Amino acid sequence: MDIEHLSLEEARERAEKLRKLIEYHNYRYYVLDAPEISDAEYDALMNELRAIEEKFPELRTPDSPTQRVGAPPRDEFPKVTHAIPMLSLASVFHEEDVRKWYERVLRLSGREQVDVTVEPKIDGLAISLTYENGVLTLGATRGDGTTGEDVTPNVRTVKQIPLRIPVEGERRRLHDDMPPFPEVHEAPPLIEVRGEVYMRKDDFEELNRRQQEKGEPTFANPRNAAAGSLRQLDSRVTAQRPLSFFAYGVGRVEGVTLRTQWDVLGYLGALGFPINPDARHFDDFEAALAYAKAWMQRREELDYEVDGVVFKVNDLALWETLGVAGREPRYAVALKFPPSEAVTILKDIVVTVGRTGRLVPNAVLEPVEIGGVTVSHATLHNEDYVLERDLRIGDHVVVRRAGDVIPQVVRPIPELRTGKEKPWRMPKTCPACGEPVTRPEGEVDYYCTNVACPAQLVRRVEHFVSRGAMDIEGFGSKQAQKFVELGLLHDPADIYYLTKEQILQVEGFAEKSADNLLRAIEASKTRGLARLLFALGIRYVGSTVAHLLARHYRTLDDIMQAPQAELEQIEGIGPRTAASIVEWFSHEPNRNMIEKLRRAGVSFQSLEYVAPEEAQPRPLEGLTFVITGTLHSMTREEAKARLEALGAKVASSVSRKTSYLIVGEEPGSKLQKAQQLGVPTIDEATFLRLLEEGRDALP
Ligand SMILES: NC(=O)c1ccc[n+]([C@@H]2O[C@H](COP(=O)([O-])OP(=O)(O)OC[C@H]3O[C@@H](n4cnc5c(N)ncnc54)[C@H](O)[C@@H]3O)[C@@H](O)[C@H]2O)c1
Ligand SMILES: [Zn+2]
Repeated sequence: MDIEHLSLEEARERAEKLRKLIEYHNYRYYVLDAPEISDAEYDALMNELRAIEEKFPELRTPDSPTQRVGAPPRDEFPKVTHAIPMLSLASVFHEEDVRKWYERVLRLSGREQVDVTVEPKIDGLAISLTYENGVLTLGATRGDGTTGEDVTPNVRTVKQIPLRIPVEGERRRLHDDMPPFPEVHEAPPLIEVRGEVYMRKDDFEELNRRQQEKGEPTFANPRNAAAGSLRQLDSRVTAQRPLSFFAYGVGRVEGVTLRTQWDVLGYLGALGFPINPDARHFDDFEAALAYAKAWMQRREELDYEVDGVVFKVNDLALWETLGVAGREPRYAVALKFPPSEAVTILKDIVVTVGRTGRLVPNAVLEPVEIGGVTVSHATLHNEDYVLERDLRIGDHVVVRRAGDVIPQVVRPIPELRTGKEKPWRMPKTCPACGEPVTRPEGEVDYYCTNVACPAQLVRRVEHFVSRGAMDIEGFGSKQAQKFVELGLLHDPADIYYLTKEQILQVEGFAEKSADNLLRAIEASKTRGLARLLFALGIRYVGSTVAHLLARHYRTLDDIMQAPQAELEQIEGIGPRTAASIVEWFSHEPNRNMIEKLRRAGVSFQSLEYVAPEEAQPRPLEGLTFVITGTLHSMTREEAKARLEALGAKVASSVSRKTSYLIVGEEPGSKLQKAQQLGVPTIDEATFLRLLEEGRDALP
C-alpha cells in the first residue's frame, strides 16, 4: 500500500481494516496459540499500521494494536494485574538500528558511555513468577501487558521453575563469562521473577509425534507448543508437556537492592533459577555488537529456538529515565534474525517467452527487503500456479526468499483486498509476436509455436552464445537483442555469417570491438560436439545429456542418424529425451541451420568420444556419489566427469541410494542429510586416491 498518496479518509479506512485483522491474528496467536499466518506476515501488517499512524497521528487510537502488548487474557483463567507492566521489545533487523538505539540511549541519558548486556531472545512466552518469603505463590502470563492469566498450577509442573528459593545445594556457574553469583542464604520477602517458558526443539518434535499418534492436533512451532501447554485449563496436561525455563529479569522486589541487569542475572542464578549461559556484559558497545553478531551465527546449534538477541542497558536506574515508547521500553532493543518472508504488493504480472517458446508469468513486486536483499521480481512458474493461489494484480502477497533460490510468491492476503485487484489469465496471444499461444495436452505450460517469434529467437541466440554453450565472448543478452532487432540473425547459425560492416551497425560496437567479436565467433567453431549439442537448445538436452551423447558418438551426423531406440540404449538417456532429439532433427528449419553451421566450418567432432573397443574398465560401476562443498584439486564438473569415466554415477542430491558423499570445503546441507541417512562420507584426499586406486581406496 502506498501510504504516501493516501487521503485521510482512505487512511482511516485502511487503518480500521488493519486493526481488525491484527486483532483477529492476535487472538489466534495469543489466546488460541494457533496462528494462521507467519510472524513475517503479521509484522508486515503491524508495520503498515504503524506507518499509517505515523503519517496521520490523528488516526492513532488508544486501543490500536500498536499501543498494546499481546492480547487480553482468556476468560477461563483468573485474572492477574501486573503491578509493573510486562512490556514487549522494540525489534530491529539491522546492526545500524541497534547503533541508533544506543545513540538515543546516550542522548536521553546524557552520558558518554553506557554498559549493556546482550542476551539471547528465547522464542517462548513470558511468565511472571511471584515468590513470597521464598515460596512460589503466583505464576502469571503476560496477557495484554497489564492483565495476565493466573496459571499457577501449571507453572508448578515446570521442573526448571523452583517452588521454593533459594534452591538447596551448591551453586555452580557453567563458565567464567556468566554473571558472578553472590552468596544468597535467604529469600527476599517478595520477588517477582520474569523469564521465558519455552520448549526445546527435540521436546517439541517428540510432543508433536505423540500428538500425531493420539490423533490430536500438532503445534506449528515450539513457541506455540509452549504457550499452548502452559495455558491448559487442566494442569495434568501441562505436567505431561516438556517445558523449560530461563529467568531474565525481575518485576517487584522487596528486601534486596539490585542495581544492574548483570547483577539481576547473577542474583537469579544464585537463587537457583536457570539463566542463559550465553548472556554477556559489555562496557564497550562495539564489542557487544560484535558478540551479538557472532552469536547469531550459532542459531542452528542451540537446543532451543531463538528469534534474535536482546540488548539491554545494564544500569537499572536508567530504565526509568529512558521510559517507554508505546508498548516498548527504550532501555532494550531486540536485534532479530532476518526474516525469509515479507509482504509486498504484486504490481503486475508480465509474461516472458523462453527459448522453446514457453510462456512464463513473472511477478513485478513493489521492491521489498528480505534477509538483506531487495526483491522486486519473482517467478510465478505458470498459469496454474497463479490460479491455484488466486493471485490478483494489486494484491498484498507473501514473498519468500530462502538461501539463494529465486524468490517465490507464496500466497496473497485476501483480507487486505480493496476490491480494485484484478484477476489474471495467461494472454491468448504471445506478448512478443502476437501469434496465438497453445497449451499442449497434459502440460502446465503455454507455448508460442511461431518459429519466427523474435522473443524466442533472442532467447535461442542468448543460449547459443552462453558460457556453457559456444561461449562467444562479447556476445550477451543485449547483443542478442540488438542483432535480432536489426534483422541480422534469423537463427543462431547466422552468427557465423556476420560481417564486420553488419556488426558496426550495432550500437556500442567500434572498429576494435567488432574485430574482437569476429575473433570470438571464429574461436567458438571448435568447441566440440558436446557444447554444440547443448547450444542447439534441444528440449531435455542439457549439458549432462550433451556430454553423454558426445561420449557415444563421433560426430553430430551420427546422432542425427541415430534412431530413437538406439539413443535410449545410452545410460542416462530416457525415452522422452531420445524422442525429443529425434523430433528436433526432423524439422526442416533445424536441418537447414545444421547445414549452415557445417558450411561455416563449425566443428561437429566429439572431443569426448570413447570408441567401444577402447572403452575403459569401469571399476566404480554400481556406485553413486554426491559431491558437496568446494574441491581444491578440480572443479565439480571435472570431478563428475572423472567419476563417470570410471563407471560411477554422480547424483545431485543425497538419498538412501547414495553410496558415498564426497565432502569438500564448506560443505552444504547435503552433509547433514547424509548423516541423517547414515550415508558414509569421504574427504578430498580419499576421493583423489579413489580416482587412482579404485575401490580399494574406499573406507
Ligand atoms: N503469527 C501471528 O499471527 C502473530 C500474532 C501476534 C504476534 N506474533 C508475533 O509475536 C511477536 C510479538 O510478540 P511480543 O510482543 O511478545 O514481542 P517479542 O516476542 O518480539 O518480544 C518480547 C518478548 O521477548 C521475550 N524474551 C525472550 N528472551 C528475552 C530476554 N532475554 N529478555 C527480555 N525478553 C525476552 C519475552 O517473552 C518478551 O515478552 C512478533 O514476532 C509477532 O510476529 C505473531
Ligand atoms: Zn511469440
